[in-house]
Parts: sequence; structure tokens; C-alpha cells
Amino acid sequence: MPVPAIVPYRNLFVTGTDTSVGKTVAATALVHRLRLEGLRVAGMKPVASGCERTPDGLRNEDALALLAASEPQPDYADVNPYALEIPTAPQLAARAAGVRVDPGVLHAAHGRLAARADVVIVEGAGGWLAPMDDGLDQGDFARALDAWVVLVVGLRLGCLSHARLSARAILADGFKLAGWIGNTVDPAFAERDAYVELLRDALPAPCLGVLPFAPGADPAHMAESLALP
Ligand SMILES: Nc1ncnc2c1ncn2[C@@H]1O[C@H](COP(=O)(O)OP(=O)(O)OP(=O)(O)O)[C@@H](O)[C@H]1O
Ligand SMILES: C[C@H](N)[C@H](N)CCCCCC(=O)O
Ligand SMILES: [Mg+2]
Repeated sequence: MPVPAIVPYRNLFVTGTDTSVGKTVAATALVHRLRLEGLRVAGMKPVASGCERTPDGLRNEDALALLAASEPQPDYADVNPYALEIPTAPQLAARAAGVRVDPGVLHAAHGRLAARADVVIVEGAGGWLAPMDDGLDQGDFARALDAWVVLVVGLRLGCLSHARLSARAILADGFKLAGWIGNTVDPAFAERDAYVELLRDALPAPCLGVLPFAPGADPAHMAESLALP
């Protein structure tokens, strides 16, 4: 399927300065932001470590949030082909489950999503250099999709270095960094606005928005804080 006229990419890969910085919050908001343009958008969490046992099988809350945001609604198995129970590094979770992450399985699931969507938004696991499994980097999957990368920066003390390191690695790996999203993970961080200005100068990509601290916020509402990558 060709690239939709309104955006120059078919896949965005959402990574972050760390785990728990708001990748899922930002990725679901991005799904809604693109849907505001009339695009069909699917979310994907290819490898999720940290799942609940349910009558339908293992379910991950990031994948469920991305699925809920998607339009049209994909199958869970395509959004999250690897649902690993233990909430740890995917490599360790895969070992504990006795599975290896097969890139062919990821690509097949992605292909089914892409067949019914204009854009697929893929959320990574942890930060950019956290492997998806032994010998499989997140960049390996993102490269196969020709994805543009969006970096979520958890706005807190220490994020300047984490953001610059992440951006440097993403560019060194040959990707286009489409932009970065600041996420207010700590409402007590007094230098938040000053940090956003420092990051605007320091990062080699545009700021797509700064998400407010808003526990339990509706991702459709969060989308209003974002510019289109
Ligand atoms: N802007 C925000 N306001 C309030 N709470 C937030 C915000 N962003 C994230 N959180 C909360 O912080 C926690 C971590 O966010 P999130 O799950 O999006 O991080 P993540 O980077 O996707 O983590 P993971 O690496 O596990 O995928 C969640 O409980 C989430 O609800
Ligand atoms: C379990 C957690 N919430 C994430 N889904 C996975 C985080 C992986 C971090 C890997 C690392 O240590 O860099
Ligand atoms: Mg997440």
C-alpha cells in the first residue's frame, strides 16, 4: 500500500529514554493524533514483557491500550505477537517462557496490521538499545519496516543525557528521528519548562509536544497536545 498523502511514513517506531517514561501514553496519543487526520491507524507492541493471565491468554496492558486506540480494530495476536508473562527484560522473559522471538512472526503480524491501516505505530520495549531478544535489536525490526523513530523523553533529572544518548544512537543506527515528545512524569520537577528548552536546543529533531502530568488521561485528549510527526 502506498504512503498516505498526508504523511511521508507508513510506520512510526516509538522509543523512549527508558522504561516507564510514557511510551505507551505517547504512542496511544499519536494513534489518536493521526486518526484526527482521517487516517486508519494501528498500534503494535511486538514484544511485551509483563502480561496477565486471562481466559483469552496472556494480555499486556500496553498492547491493550494500543488496540483500544486503533481504528479499525485489529486482532490482539497481531498487535502483540509475543506476550511474555514476566515483567523484565524481554530476553529474560522470553527465556523464562521457553520461546525465541522470531522476526518472521513479527513481520507477518505487522503485515496484517499494515494491510488494514495507513500508519502503524510500533511501541518498543524499554529504551532504544534494550534488545527484543538475544541477538535481536529493536532497530532490526524498525529498519525492516523503514520506520521513522519518535523519542519519548521522561522529563526528570537525568533526562538530558538519556535523551542525547538515545538520539545519538538512533541517528547512528541510520534512522530518521521524526521528533521527540516530552512527558511530564514528575509533577514536582520544578525545572520542567527549562529542561524542555534545553532539549529543544540539544536534540536534532523537532519537539512534537509536551504531555501534561495527567494520571489516567484519555489518550484522545492527550493527542491535542501533539503536532503531527
Ligand atoms: N503524563 C503522564 N501523567 C501521569 N501519569 C503518566 C504520564 N505518563 C505516564 N504516566 C504513568 O507512568 C507509568 C509509565 O508510563 P508508560 O506505561 O506509558 O511508560 P512506558 O515507557 O510505556 O513503559 P514500558 O517500558 O513498560 O513500556 C504508567 O503508570 C502511566 O500511566
Ligand atoms: C517490564 C517493563 N515494564 C518493560 N516492559 C520492559 C523493560 C525492559 C528494560 C530492559 C533494560 O533493562 O534496558
Ligand atoms: Mg509501554
